[in-house]
Amino acid sequence: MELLTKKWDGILQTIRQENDLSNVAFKTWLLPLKVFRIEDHVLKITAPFEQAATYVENKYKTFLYVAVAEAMGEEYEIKIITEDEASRETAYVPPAKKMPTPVPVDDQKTNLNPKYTFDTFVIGSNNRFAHAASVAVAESPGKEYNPLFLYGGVGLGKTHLMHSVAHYILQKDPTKKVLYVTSEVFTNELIDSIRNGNNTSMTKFREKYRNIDVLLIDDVQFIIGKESTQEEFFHTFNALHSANKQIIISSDRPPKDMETLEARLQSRFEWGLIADISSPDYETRMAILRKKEELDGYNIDDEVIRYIATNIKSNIRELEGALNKLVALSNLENREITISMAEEVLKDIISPNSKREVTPQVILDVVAEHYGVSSNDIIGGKRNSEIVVPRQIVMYLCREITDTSYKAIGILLGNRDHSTIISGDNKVRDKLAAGDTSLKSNIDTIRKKLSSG
Ligand SMILES: Nc1ncnc2c1ncn2[C@@H]1O[C@H](COP(=O)(O)OP(=O)(O)OP(=O)(O)O)[C@@H](O)[C@H]1O
Repeated sequence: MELLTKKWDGILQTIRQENDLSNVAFKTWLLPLKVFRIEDHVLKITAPFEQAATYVENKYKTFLYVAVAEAMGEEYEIKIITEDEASRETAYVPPAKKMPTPVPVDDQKTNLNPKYTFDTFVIGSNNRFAHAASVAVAESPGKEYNPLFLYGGVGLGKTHLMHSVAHYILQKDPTKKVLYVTSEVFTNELIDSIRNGNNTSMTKFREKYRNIDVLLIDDVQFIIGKESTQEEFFHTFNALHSANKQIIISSDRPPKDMETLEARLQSRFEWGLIADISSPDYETRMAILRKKEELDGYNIDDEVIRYIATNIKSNIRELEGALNKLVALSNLENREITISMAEEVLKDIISPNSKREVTPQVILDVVAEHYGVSSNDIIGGKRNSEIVVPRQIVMYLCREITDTSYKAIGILLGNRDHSTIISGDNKVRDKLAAGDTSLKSNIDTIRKKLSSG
């Protein structure tokens, strides 16, 4: 066991060379592997979480078997288990390892942010799986997980991960055609080419989106409710997917909750791998702030960093914004950054009272945006389910979050009678009580949007 532990780094390096692995892939898959136990010629190795264990099992087990046999002069059966499984047994903890040098930043593509690379992305329990999935896709685009569907709340790192994949692929092979667009840009370009009304503009649009190796579409939820965009995207998706080209999609919710999205698109989004990013825990927030400090060359008191990480919890963009604001002010006024300066400067961001007040009108707008319908439709008389469900959710949330009377909600929603509001509110409550998980998940997402201001 001791001998193997001594040789472990060398074994991992051998496998790295045999597979021609980059720093990022090495850091993601191999470096976290730890020798756990040898028993009757069975070598147990731990991986940090289940998906990583499966990935290593499929891709590197044979390499591990051979490299261990060569290093030790005898053969061992290799078993990959998760750290959780291992924690039930007494673990052997190998000495801490030195981190490999980072991958240099690639900034050759204009529509990619050069700062958004795997190297600047902090891995935490909230994004571990999404990160590992992104690395796997970057390693072999169009092969294993197609499409890769990343989802999560506002400002949690979806765009950062997508750009990281794009940089990585281009770095490995600069001839690859990688296209990153938001779904809004896709929609606008489509509208422009339809407006031009000639075949050439449509052909150009299709050429642009179909003759590429990797398509990254950010914030796909914005195509909900836009019929011709969905139709065109469906065909783009099919053309790319059948040619084994990689598609990466991000959204604020999982495909199953994109109810008003065409069913055929929704099911395609579920073909590949779906990975979520949630809000970071305290340690990850601290690590992100420290990383930013390091990258931007700041030197800020630990107490201040802890203050920010403790108070800004759900949005990494806000977390970074708070740090930037402090640094900007300190430069401008030539003041040292102290905890009292942080309290003063960040009170607008941090104080719960400063958040946008959640009024019935705000609820109406956020629900409408979430379902890709207009607030006027919700207020109006349409009775199709695409409108009725959001309307009932507005009724329910107004009662849950604000203390608005049924009567006042009725007035907001196009002068409806208060009994209609009671009935709509009850419908949602009944469905939730009956265990409607999709409705619950949508309402949870809307609540998060409301509380993130
Ligand atoms: N794990 C992380 N490590 C380092 N920086 C991060 C991490 N996650 C997010 N960030 C930073 O937080 C900011 C917001 O991230 P990003 O724009 O990727 O969020 P998003 O999920 O795409 O948000 P939106 O839903 O608004 O599109 C970026 O500056 C990004 O670099």
